[in-house]
Amino acid sequence: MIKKLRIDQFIRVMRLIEDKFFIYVLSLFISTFSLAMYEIINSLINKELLNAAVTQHYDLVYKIIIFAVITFIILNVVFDPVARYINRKIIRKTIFHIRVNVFRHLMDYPMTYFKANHSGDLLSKVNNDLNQLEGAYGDNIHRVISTLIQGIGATITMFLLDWRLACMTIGLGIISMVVNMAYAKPLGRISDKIQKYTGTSTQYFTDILSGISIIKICNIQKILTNKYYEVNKDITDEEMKKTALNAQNNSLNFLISFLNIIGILCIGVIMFNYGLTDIGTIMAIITLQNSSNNLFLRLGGFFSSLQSSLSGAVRILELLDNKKEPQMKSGIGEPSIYRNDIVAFKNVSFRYGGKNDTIKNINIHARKNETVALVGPSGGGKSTILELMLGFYTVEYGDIIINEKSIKSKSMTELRNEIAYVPQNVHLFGTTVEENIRYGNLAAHDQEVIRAAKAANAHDFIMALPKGYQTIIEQGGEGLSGGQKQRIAIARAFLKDAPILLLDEPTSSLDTMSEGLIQQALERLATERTIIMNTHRLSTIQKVDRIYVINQGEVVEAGHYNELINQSGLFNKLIYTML
Ligand SMILES: Nc1ncnc2c1ncn2[C@@H]1O[C@H](COP(=O)(O)OP(=O)(O)OP(=O)(O)O)[C@@H](O)[C@H]1O
Repeated sequence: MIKKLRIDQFIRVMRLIEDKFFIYVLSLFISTFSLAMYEIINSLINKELLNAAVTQHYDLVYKIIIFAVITFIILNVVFDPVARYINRKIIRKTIFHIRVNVFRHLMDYPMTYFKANHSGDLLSKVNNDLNQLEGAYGDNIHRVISTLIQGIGATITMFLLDWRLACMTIGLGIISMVVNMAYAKPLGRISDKIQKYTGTSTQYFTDILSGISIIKICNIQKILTNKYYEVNKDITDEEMKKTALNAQNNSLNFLISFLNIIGILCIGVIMFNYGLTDIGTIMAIITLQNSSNNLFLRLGGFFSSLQSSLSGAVRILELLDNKKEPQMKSGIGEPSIYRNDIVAFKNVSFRYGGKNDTIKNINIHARKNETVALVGPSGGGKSTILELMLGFYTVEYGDIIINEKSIKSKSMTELRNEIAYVPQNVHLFGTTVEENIRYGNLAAHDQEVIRAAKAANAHDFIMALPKGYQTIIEQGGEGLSGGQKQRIAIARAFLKDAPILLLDEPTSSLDTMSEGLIQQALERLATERTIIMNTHRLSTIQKVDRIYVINQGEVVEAGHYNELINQSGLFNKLIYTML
């Protein structure tokens, strides 16, 4: 839906041009003023030439033509192109800065935003809206201002030439404005629908790109193609309705414009016969009537297309306005220093926004260099517990202790410097293997990167890649196996060398050999770190210091493997489902 742009938002959009604003406005004015003057000069030359031809008096004509040619060269050959170039340059630089600014802002957004917003929508926001914004700063605003200046200039000149013919032109202009207004509303509604359907179409496309393997496996190509067909058919249907309405509107405008010219000619000739005007004035008014009419005919349309392109700007402003990730440090837990506990959940409850708590009054702890496992049925809340530690969500009830201090007393940077995280679905960036590992510690030397890769059992397969550590990984890690991706992520965690390591199903869906390599790497990591892991692997669980069984957001059992196996609780039932 196209949002109306408020004046304060318009001012903010313009202020995004920052210190170049004055030059931007000046260049816009010079360019539009040159256009307006071109038409006025043209009409006045027509008038003088025709009258001179009729009266055979050429004395003044030469002077007027010389003056007109010099003015034309100064305005339209020198000023206008230079002004346009400067204007474009400012727009390009502004868009460049906004693009980078939006990207920077997005990085600081809370996780809740990314979970709630479809990536396709975000993509469309950033790309379409910036393109629209560029159009708004450039062509759209240029059209509105040049139509205004040309229209006002032409109307004043017409009145100075002959007020009666000018009144007739303006009368017809007002009629065409009424006609255009009747079409504006349905056209606006159709444009809103087209924009909405286009968003849905982009979303389907992004879904297809990111989930192509699932689509193939589930054999749902046909269903998705049909959906894509339907939404694109809707776009085409609406486009056709828009074309039909525009065609009707345009033909009415042509008719009114034609009647205007015929009217000026007929009335002008009658006036000429009575000696009330001259031929040159009639022709000058015919030359100017188009610009004057545009004031009524096109200004509204140009203004609404400026408004709709600025609706992209509103969304960009929303992106720049959206709340950044809360930086904790609320002070609530400031003085609390918890000795011995590297990680501790103290009566923590959390909900994602619904009515029920996802995590219910949980107490978990891990001491220095302990390894703790979270096990339990799917959807119990294990990943949520890890994400709370990472500060992806704010803890409202209870407190989490990380490295002996409350999470609420730490900034996000401080908190995340203390934690290394290997997620269930490893993401690798579209850059070299080396850089992917180095993201764990940007200051690390090459030798440290290699050492981390060796410790993660990744060095050998990296060396077998076409360019070793300098091999560019396809975005998302396509072209590498699940185990290879996992080992690069573990190398990254090694390099980070944080005191706490969080692992979300580190060996899920791996073959025994890959699992063995990863287990070895993790055991190396465990020697000097506190590890909290979500896992379903029996072999892993048997070795950890403590197990927490999480069910429906609660800790239902806790203890060492040997203790839990001898109880007849949930763990005992789960053990049969573990590998
Ligand atoms: N972003 C979210 N918004 C709303 N609810 C969520 C969100 N993420 C998870 N949940 C819900 O919270 C509950 C716990 O999910 P969580 O992923 O923590 O479970 P889990 O024990 O890690 O499951 P699994 O073993 O299957 O990974 C589930 O009911 C899930 O639907």
